[in-house]
Amino acid sequence: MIGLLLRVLGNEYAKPMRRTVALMTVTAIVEGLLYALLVPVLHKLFGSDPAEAWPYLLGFGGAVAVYAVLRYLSDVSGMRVGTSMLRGMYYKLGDHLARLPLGWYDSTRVGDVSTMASKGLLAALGVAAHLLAPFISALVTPLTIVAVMIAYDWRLGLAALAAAPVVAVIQKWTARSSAAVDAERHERDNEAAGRVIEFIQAQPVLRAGGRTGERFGLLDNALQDVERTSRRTVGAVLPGAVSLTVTVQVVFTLIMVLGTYLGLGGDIGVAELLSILVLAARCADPLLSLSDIGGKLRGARVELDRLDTVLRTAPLPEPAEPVRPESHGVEFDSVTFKHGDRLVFDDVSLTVPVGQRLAVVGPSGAGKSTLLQLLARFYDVDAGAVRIGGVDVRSMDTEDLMSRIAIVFQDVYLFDGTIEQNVRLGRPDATDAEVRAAASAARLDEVIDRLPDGWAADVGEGGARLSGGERQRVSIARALLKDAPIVLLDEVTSSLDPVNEAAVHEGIERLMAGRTVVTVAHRMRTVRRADRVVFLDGGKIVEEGSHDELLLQGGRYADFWNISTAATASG
Ligand SMILES: Nc1ncnc2c1ncn2[C@@H]1O[C@H](COP(=O)(O)OP(=O)(O)OP(=O)(O)O)[C@@H](O)[C@H]1O
Repeated sequence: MIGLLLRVLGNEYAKPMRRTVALMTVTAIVEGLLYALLVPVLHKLFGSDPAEAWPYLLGFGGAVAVYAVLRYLSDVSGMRVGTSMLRGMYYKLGDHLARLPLGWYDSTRVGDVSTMASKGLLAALGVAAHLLAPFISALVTPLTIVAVMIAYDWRLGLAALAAAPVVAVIQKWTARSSAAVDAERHERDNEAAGRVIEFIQAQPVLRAGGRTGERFGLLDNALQDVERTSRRTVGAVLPGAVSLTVTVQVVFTLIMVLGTYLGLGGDIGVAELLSILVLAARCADPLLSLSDIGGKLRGARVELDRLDTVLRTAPLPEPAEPVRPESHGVEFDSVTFKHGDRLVFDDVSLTVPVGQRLAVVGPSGAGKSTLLQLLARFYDVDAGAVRIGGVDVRSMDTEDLMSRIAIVFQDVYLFDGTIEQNVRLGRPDATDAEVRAAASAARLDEVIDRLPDGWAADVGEGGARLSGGERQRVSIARALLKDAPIVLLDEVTSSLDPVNEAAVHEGIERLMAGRTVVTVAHRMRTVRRADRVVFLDGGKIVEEGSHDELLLQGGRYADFWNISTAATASG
C-alpha cells in the first residue's frame, strides 16, 4: 500500500513516510510495553505488601506520559505527510491532466476525474493521516504484548502467539475475497454518481418531454446496482470479520483455560494469572479493529489504483526538437484514424492554402468534428500526417500549436467569472483596449450594455446566465482576441434567434477574415462563402469543389442540400 502511494506520488515522500512509519512503530511498541507494566503493578498489588506497587505505578505514569508525547508526534507527523501528499497529488494530477490529449476528455471522464480529485486524493491523505497509525498499532502493539507474555510465562505467551498466523490468513483471505467486489462496488458508485448528475442536468429536457418516469428508472437501476454490490461487499467481508472475532475469543478462552490449569497446578499465582488475562484482553482490542481498518485500507487502495491508472496514461509525445512552421496552410496527408473500432478516416487527403476557407459538410457521424480535432491534435492519427505550414503537428510543441489555432466549438464553455475574464482567456496579456475591441467586433458590447453589471457581470457556472447566442459571441470574442492565423469552427446546428444569428454571423465573418479557416458548416451562407467544400461520408471525401460546382454536379452534396433546405423551408 505504501509502495503504491509512493509510486503514485513520487519518491520525494519516501523519507518523511519512512520517518512517520518508524515513529508510529515506536509508539505502538511503547503502547505494548505500557500494558506490560501492568504486570508488576498487579503483581505487587496482590502481593504481601501492596505499597511496593508505588514505584511501578509511578513508572506506569511516566510511561503513559512518554506514550502520549510519542502519540502526539506520530499523529502530527502522519497528518503532515498526509496533507503534503494531498497537496502534491493535486499538483501532480493537475499537471498531468493538463498534458493529456484533449481527446481523452470525453463525457465519461468528468465523473471519473471529479471522483478521483475528491475521493481518490482524500484516500491518499487518509492512509497517511488516519489509517496508518491504527493499522501499525493493531499489528505491533499485540505483538509487543505477546513478547512480554512469552518473557513472563512462555506457555501462555505461545498460546497467544498462536493467534498471529490465523489472523494473518484471515486478513489475506478477506482481502482476496473482497477485492473483486470492491472494484465492482466502486464502478457502480461512480455510475450512480454519473446518473445523478445526468438526472439533474437533464431536468429541463425530461420535463419538457414528460419522461421523468423513464429516467427515474435509469437512476433507480443504478442505485439498485449499488445496493446489490453493497450487499455482496458485506457478504464478502462478513465471514472474515466474524472469523477474526471468533479467533480472538477462542485464543482468549484458551489462555484463560491454560492459565487456570497452570494456576490450579500451582505453577503461577493469582496475580500472575490476572496480569496475563489483562494483557490478553489488551491484545484483543487492536486485533479486532484490524478488520475495520483493513476494509478502509482496501477502499483507499481502489481509489489509489484508479489514480495510478490515470497518472500512467501517457500524454501525447512531445518532440525532442520542436519545429515552428513558417506559414499556416493546413494539410491532411493520407490520414487514417480510428475511434476505437470505428474507422473515421480512411486515407483522407486535403489541403487548405493560407488564407483560404474550407467548409466541411456531411451526414451526422461522418467525422466532421473529428477532422477539426485532428488538426488541433486532440488525438494523433493512426497513419498519414496532419500538417500546418508543411510541418507535422506531432513535430510541433503543443503550446506553439495551440497558440496558432483559434477554435470556436458549438458547445461553448464559459467559466464562472465575469464576461471580461472569459474573453481575456483568449489572450491573458491583452490590454483592456484590445479586449474591448474584440468584444465589440464579436458584437458582444451590446450584450454587455444590456447586463446590469456590464463587463463585470458574472456569467454563472458554464455561462448559464447567458443565452446560447450570447455564449457564442463570448467565444468568438475570445477567438478574435487570440488573433491566431488558423481558425477552426464548428458551426452551431441549433437555430439562434434572428438577432443573435446576425450578430454571431457578423462576428464569425470578422474572425475568418484573412485567416486559414476550416468550418464544419450547417448553413447555406457559410458554405457559399467558402473557397472550397468537401463532402465527407464513410470515412472518405466523396465530393470536393465549390458550392456551385457541387450543386451542378447533382451528386451526394446536391442531394444533401436539397434535403436540408427542404427540411428548413418546411420547418
Ligand atoms: N470520443 C469518441 N470515442 C469513440 N467514438 C467517437 C468519439 N467521438 C466521435 N466518435 C465516433 O466517430 C465518428 C465521427 O464523429 P464526429 O463527431 O466527428 O462526427 P460528425 O460528422 O461531427 O457528426 P455530427 O454532425 O453529428 O456532429 C462517429 O461515428 C462517432 O460515433
